[in-house]
Amino acid sequence: MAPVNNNNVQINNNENPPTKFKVTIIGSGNWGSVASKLIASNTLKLHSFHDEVKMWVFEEVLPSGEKLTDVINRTNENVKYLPGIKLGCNVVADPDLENAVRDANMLVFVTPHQFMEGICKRLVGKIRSDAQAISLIKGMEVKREGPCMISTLVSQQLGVNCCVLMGANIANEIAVEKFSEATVGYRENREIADKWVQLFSTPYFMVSPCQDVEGVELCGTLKNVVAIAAGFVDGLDMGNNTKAAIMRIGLREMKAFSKLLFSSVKDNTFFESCGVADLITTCLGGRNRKCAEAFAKNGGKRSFDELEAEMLQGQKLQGVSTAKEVYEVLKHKGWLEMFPLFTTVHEICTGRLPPSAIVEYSEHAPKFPLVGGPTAFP
Ligand SMILES: NC(=O)c1ccc[n+]([C@@H]2O[C@H](COP(=O)([O-])OP(=O)(O)OC[C@H]3O[C@@H](n4cnc5c(N)ncnc54)[C@H](O)[C@@H]3O)[C@@H](O)[C@H]2O)c1
Ligand SMILES: O=P(O)(O)OC[C@H](O)CO
Repeated sequence: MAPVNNNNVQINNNENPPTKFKVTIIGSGNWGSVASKLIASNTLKLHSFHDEVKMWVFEEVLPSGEKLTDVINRTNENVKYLPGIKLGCNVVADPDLENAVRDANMLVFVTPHQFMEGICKRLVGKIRSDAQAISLIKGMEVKREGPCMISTLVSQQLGVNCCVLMGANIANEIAVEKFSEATVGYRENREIADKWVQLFSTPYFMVSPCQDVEGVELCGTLKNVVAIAAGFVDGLDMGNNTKAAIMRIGLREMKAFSKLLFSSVKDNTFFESCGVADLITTCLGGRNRKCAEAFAKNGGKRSFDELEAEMLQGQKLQGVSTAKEVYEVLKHKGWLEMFPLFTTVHEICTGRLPPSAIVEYSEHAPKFPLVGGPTAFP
């Protein structure tokens, strides 16, 4: 049996002391590929990091019959999830999860959130005891005990410290080096947060630390539910004022929900890139918005699964499952009526309400209408 570390978690015992930081990226979707590009450009420049960056790829066979990993390593491009962008010659794609993490002491998690529980299970006992982690994943798990943020899942299952990086970060825009900002959320260790900031920062990607890991992660997670609501409004041609109202109410619910779950969450976090800026970009140009627009245009007759498969070609939505997860928490805590927007989004996604309910009073939905409803929160 593998040895355990101080957190009673199994660790990889085949370790030599590292001389430099070694980075592995777990995930190779749209954002995962852009993260690889950002990181790979920096490890070549920064002497404290190994040049080579490993990227774990969930293997798939392309229509050409070739394996995605082989194509990435031959062309230096993720032809499926980020076509047309060179990742950096020092990025090495690896379909073997264990092998990809074996020597790394900096682990970057960036997969759709629904796969993380399985990935963590596979990694128990396989990572270095001195590893640090960061999650770029916008989502959460709901367990019997209550909600579990992805950074907590990583920390608990793997016994490592886990920061988060969230922000107004539509991957395709960063891929072509358009300026944007991001927030690194950390718990206590500022030195480690600074290391992550250094690893991700480029002249076109400005990263700031924020000592509020739960606040930062909840912003990134909850904005996807508001993005679905914004998409419904677009699909119904309701205009900019309605969308602005949805964003305002959504932000209010994001803040209230976060603070009810974690009293440590800070107001100022909502003014960082991970907060209001991500909410804006996602409600204007994100994939959740786009699929929700199509859902509303079709009167809710085509499912999100169908629309996702057709419109995103393998990329994954986070907002629909997050709305379900948030709903489960609200129901369990008896908070449904305090969160009319979050509640209604889930009820529309599951076909219990029509898309137009996003701005209508309903007997099935909360007791007060969404728009113009009383301010329920402090
Ligand atoms: N794309 C963006 O613009 C963006 C920006 C910021 C944050 N994010 C967040 O980053 C996270 C990852 O998003 P993304 O855009 O990189 O991914 P994506 O939406 O492109 O998802 C596809 C990825 O999931 C993988 N996958 C499919 N089935 C799998 C399985 N069973 N197990 C493991 N992996 C599987 C695919 O191989 C592919 O790599 C999400 O939480 C997302 O919200 C995305
Ligand atoms: O395309 P979305 O809706 O998954 O959003 C992407 C990013 O989270 C925006 O910051």
